[in-house]
Amino acid sequence: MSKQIGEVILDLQNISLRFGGVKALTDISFDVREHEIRAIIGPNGAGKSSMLNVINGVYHPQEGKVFWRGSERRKMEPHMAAQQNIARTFQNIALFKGMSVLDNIMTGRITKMKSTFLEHALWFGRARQEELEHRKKVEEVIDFLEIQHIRKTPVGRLPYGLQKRVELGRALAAEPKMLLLDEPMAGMNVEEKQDMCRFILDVNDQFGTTIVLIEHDMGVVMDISDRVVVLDYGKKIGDGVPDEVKNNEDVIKAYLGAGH
Ligand SMILES: Nc1ncnc2c1ncn2[C@@H]1O[C@H](COP(=O)(O)OP(=O)(O)OP(=O)(O)O)[C@@H](O)[C@H]1O
Repeated sequence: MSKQIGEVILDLQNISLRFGGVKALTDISFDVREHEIRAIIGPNGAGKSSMLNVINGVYHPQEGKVFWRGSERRKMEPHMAAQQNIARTFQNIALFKGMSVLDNIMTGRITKMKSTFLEHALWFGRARQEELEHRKKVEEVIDFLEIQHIRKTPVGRLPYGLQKRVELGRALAAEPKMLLLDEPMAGMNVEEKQDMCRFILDVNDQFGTTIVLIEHDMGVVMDISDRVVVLDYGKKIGDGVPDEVKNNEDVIKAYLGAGH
């Protein structure tokens, strides 16, 4: 399989993030290229989720610079991530459990809605046209993820693996250019993991979406990632293609030390 990796779209330079006395990230630099699958790995507490939250604009690092498509991001708020076409999923599923699969995925379109609340309430003119377009996009996502049979089911009634797939669907509904996945396969059985791997690869391949993912399953990470960055105690200890990272002494030590 040969795929075209593009230019650097996200460049993190010397990022340090502290919470009071806790150094979550110390002087971390790495970049993400267009169309690649970039994994962030490391033992528990290494700083992976914090890094994703910096990318997303939820956390503001005390030091360092973030460049998005060559321009420095001064101040970034989470809603700006959506405007920059960055979507994410969470470590713990954050869906509306009582709502159907369809409605949950529809919430992924919110940042794309232009009509006013009143127009929506009256289902009037522009709102009506807009809703039909959003529905079309949502149906495409549902087809893509092969979840037609559960489109009306309340999410809370679904098995865990399918809930994770719906969460991916909601992120995809926003048509992101970059997708941040926080442990997309945590708690899944082997079959569910295989399905999720296939969908991640298909999203990357068919939509050209750049993917940054945190994942603990090393087999999965090494199989699907183009490049891997390794954190340990908030510091970067490795960075490269899977084969380089696998043979990196510091990485091996960190994982042995952590009992992996
Ligand atoms: N909001 C916060 N307030 C205080 N400390 C935090 C906060 N978020 C993270 N930390 C601390 O920062 C460090 C890195 O945490 P982080 O959750 O980023 O690690 P992680 O690699 O994602 O861990 P895990 O694999 O267990 O999810 C930890 O020591 C954690 O306790």
